[in-house]
Amino acid sequence: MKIALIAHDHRKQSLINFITAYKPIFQQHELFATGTTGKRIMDEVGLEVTRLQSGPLGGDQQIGAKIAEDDLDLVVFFRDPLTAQPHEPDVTALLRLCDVYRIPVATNEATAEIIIRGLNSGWLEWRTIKESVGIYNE
Ligand SMILES: O=C(CO)COP(=O)(O)O
Repeated sequence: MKIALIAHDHRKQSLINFITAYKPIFQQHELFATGTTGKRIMDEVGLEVTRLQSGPLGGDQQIGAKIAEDDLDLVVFFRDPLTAQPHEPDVTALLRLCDVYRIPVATNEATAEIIIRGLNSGWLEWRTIKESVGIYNE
């Protein structure tokens, strides 16, 4: 599976801790991340990550583009709900595209834990059945 990993500054250490805890699972998958998050994952967890731009410089939009191209299966985005972001519209757009394309998205540890354990148990295999993954069009 292709997994995007993103965290705002005040949530980065929590994401690093989370990925470290589940490293044996994450290392079985193809990882993508926004710039600063990706550097920390590589340096501090030792996982290989394809780094995109930093969030404020367009990284969230690049992740969104991958979703629109059906090139991403899961998003773990530890958002900071207490700090205004200069690129808030990009954050909103990314989360919106997750809903448009029915991409599982975790914005905190509680949800991420369930999704990553589910991923490891094969609960996301439906994503590989392309016919079931259509866009939101009701
Ligand atoms: O701002 C971000 C997500 O909106 C994350 O970007 P960085 O990983 O470059 O800090």
